[in-house]
Amino acid sequence: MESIGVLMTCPIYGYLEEELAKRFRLFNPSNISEENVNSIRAVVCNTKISVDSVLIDSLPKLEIVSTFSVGYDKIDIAKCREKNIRVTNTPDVLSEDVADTAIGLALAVLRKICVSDQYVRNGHWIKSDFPLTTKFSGKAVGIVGLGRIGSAIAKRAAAFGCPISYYSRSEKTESGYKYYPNILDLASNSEVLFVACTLTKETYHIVNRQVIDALGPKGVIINIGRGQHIDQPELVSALSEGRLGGAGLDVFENEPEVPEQLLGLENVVLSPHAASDTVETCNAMADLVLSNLEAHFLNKPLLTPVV
Ligand SMILES: O=CC(=O)O
Repeated sequence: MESIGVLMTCPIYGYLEEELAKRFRLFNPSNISEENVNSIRAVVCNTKISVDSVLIDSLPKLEIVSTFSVGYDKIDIAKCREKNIRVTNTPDVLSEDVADTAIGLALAVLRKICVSDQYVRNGHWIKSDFPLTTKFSGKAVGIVGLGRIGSAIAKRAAAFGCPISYYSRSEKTESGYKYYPNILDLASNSEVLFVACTLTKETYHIVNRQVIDALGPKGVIINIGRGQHIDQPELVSALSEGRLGGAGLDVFENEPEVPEQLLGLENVVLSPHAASDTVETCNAMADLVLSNLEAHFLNKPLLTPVV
């Protein structure tokens, strides 16, 4: 396979890059030339750089796009289908870490873990006790999207004694959780709302002002999906004005930019789109990318095909 060209759209993960370089001719956007563009048969990407129609059309021999992520919203899937280009992602291996992060963010927001850490470090504890915080156990949890990650969040929240409800395109009766066919009803009946659905045209800004108002001043939003799931200016004003109780955010509309107003808010916990970034999970994701590429070039079935 050493003669097969693979383009990595940006630096992704050291181990993945080393293993790709052992197996393929590895390119990055700055070292592709007119002579070698025809050797590129695969693109490896992540959630940072789009694999759009311009990039796809510039690689005439492209056969497969393999993303180091479960989400594939940065890939022009319609274009890939049209050109018969296969697409793979990295589901399952990251669900536990993302769900752990979601619960961690909920605890951090409600129990003010980051603020209390600063309180101790800055010497305030010597002068007075830290103010009371809010309990997570037993809170009514709403989950937007009961897929692999949403289900892993539900399982964890259930262990905290939280009643679980969810909104998704279709009811999943086997889950045993309460289904709301409408996100507004879910938000009205939830105290902590976890956003865990796939980003599509239908779920863009699925959390809008009405949903935020339905959660109300004691409600908390946790987003481990995509920044574009939430109308960010509405979220920022609701948090600043006290119309929403708090938020734990791993993702933002225009990463890595984070709205200035959020930086000063104690009811917000911020994380740099890192929910699946553990060594164990990144190694498993890298192995899945490699196995999908190898399967494709050996004419074997793909392990985790999207297209
Ligand atoms: O955001 C991360 C992913 O899609 O894996």
